[in-house]
Amino acid sequence: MDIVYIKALQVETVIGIYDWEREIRQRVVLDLDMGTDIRQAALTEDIESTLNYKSVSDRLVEFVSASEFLLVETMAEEIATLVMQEFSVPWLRLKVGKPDAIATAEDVGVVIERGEPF
Ligand SMILES: Nc1nc2c(c(=O)[nH]1)N=C([C@H](O)[C@@H](O)CO)CN2
Repeated sequence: MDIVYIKALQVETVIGIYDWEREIRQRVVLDLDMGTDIRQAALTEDIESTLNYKSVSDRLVEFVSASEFLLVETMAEEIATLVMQEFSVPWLRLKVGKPDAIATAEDVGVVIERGEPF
């Protein structure tokens, strides 16, 4: 299995469980590994033969910036479902970080894996 990845995609969104968090926009940072097979694209150099990380990034920015989740867990699950369904990704690993949430921590968040590696 090969991986197409997106690292440190930053998006501003409404997220959090506290009242003050519902009134501001905060930065979330996404790391996404997507299972795929790159061999056909490597042979043909045809972008249509591979998973286009620009298309996925654009869609994630659109989705996350319009969302208003309470928990990073919910955001992670919804992103995973979107990527697997809309981009036919059979397996992924996703980190959703909220680096500005805890003043004394560099980052907090969740990492999930969904689907089957092949
Ligand atoms: N496991 C989680 N813990 C916490 C979350 C979360 O989404 N998942 N969220 C918060 C608050 O919104 C926090 O980010 C603000 O300080 C606390 N714990």
